Amino acid sequence: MPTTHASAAATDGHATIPVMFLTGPPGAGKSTAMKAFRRRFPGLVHFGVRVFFERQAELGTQLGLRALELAGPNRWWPDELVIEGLPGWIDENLPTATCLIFEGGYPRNRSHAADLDRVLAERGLRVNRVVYMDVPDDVATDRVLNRQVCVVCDTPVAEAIPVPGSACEQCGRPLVHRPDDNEQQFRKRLNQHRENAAQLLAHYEAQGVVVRIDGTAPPAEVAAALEAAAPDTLPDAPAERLPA
Ligand SMILES: Nc1ncnc2c1ncn2[C@@H]1O[C@H](COP(=O)(O)OP(=O)(O)O)[C@@H](O)[C@H]1O
Repeated sequence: MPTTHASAAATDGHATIPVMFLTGPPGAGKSTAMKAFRRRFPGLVHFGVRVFFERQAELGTQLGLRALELAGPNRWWPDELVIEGLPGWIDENLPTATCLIFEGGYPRNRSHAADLDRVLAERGLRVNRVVYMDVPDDVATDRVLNRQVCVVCDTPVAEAIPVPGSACEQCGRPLVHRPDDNEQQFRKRLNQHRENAAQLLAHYEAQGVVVRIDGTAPPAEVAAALEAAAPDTLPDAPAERLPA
């Protein structure tokens, strides 16, 4: 199994940290498992496309304003815009993060992986672990058609049918059924995912960093499997609390 070195110095002087991403079909339970994972490792910093652009828009940055203009009907952004924002996001978080984790829309295919590898390599970093969380198509479909998520931070609600008037447990914003979580669009997303994932995984399997986990288990078991699949050196304290 490959090793990572959370405190080793990279070539340009900053600390090198583990980088991982969590991927799998929509509805596999990635966001749900991420919630538990982030509680367990508070120093890790998470890149999700929707949350990233929502934040940029709230901050009123040039990128955020363009993202508002370019957002598709289901809040899908062009790849070029993601690549434009990614280096700044990494540089902003690198000084204090103990791990960078990508989950939620990026990277989805072989071309994204090449871009991500390049941006990381420029900073003395590489992808140390890819966790692929899989469920059969019927399980994914059933989950997604019943899913409720926060309108801003995308946090899913554990109960398929939330109490009327209830709000997001993370940020207090309203809950919605995503417009693209309907049967027809979901089938398209799922087929596209299966096609893209084969190439994405082949790319990282060649580097020996892929671990597969079963998303059909109860949430606590899935969370434990994700933790077990993480790089060995993932520190569970934020960088500023670690000894120098
Ligand atoms: N292990 C699990 N068992 C049963 N239901 C789950 C599990 N994980 C997630 N769910 C539910 O399935 C739906 C999809 O989960 P989500 O985490 O949003 O998937 P993804 O982020 O992979 O698209 C949500 O309604 C969530 O509450």
